[in-house]
Amino acid sequence: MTGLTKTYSRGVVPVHALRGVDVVFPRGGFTAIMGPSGSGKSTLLHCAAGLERPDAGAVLVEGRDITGLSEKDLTRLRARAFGFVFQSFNLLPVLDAEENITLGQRLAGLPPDKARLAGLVDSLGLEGRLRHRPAELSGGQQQRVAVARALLHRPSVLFADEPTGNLDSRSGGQVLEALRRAVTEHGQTVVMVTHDPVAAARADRVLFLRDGGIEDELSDPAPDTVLERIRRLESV
Ligand SMILES: Nc1ncnc2c1ncn2[C@@H]1O[C@H](COP(=O)(O)OP(=O)(O)OP(=O)(O)O)[C@@H](O)[C@H]1O
Repeated sequence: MTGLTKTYSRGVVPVHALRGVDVVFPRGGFTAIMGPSGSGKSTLLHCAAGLERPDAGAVLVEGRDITGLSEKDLTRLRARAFGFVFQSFNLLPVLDAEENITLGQRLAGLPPDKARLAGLVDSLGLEGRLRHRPAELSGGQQQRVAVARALLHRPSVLFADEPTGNLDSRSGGQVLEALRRAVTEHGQTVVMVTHDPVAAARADRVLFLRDGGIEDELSDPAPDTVLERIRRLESV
């Protein structure tokens, strides 16, 4: 992404959510985005994922700038190439776990990929849970269903917005393990917004945002180093 700018007008006061951000999310890499509340993390993620349009700048996906695409083409790109995991699971309550995981595939009129489903269910530890509806699952199980749903169509990029925000540390660890495996075993690209230094430390690289700009960057992060950087950022 180059020169990414996004300004919201809230009443008469403009809010500069992104101020000319240049960033690359390497293919097959796991990048965490951290920063104080309001620093622009979600806006950056949404612009990268084609959920929001920047005011200026380019978002290149597979060599093509997606900022000029029509809504229809953007929707098609998101459905084909991207997967999404949000803090609040976003599962449909009347569908069971398997129906939630395969809904996108069925809506797209694609044949069921039973081997792929079985592999995901196995690697995410969801055996025996497929006939349960979301209300009958723990938070961690619901989020693992959401991860399976996001990965079923083998997206090249998985975007996660605070995927462990509502989970205890054990459930969060299982979700992070699934994201890590998507990168290490399947060469997928993961971009994750998080407030949690332990979660960020599972990434290859952490970007630190402040006031709509990238302030700092850390490679091969460890939880202590991430915590120290975020404290430094918040104290400035
Ligand atoms: N739709 C909107 N309309 C107006 N202002 C917005 C809108 N979306 C975001 N903003 C503002 O833009 C700035 C950046 O918001 P953003 O949600 O990207 O921050 P964030 O770092 O993800 O914050 P948090 O950690 O609290 O989720 C904030 O000041 C926010 O209030």
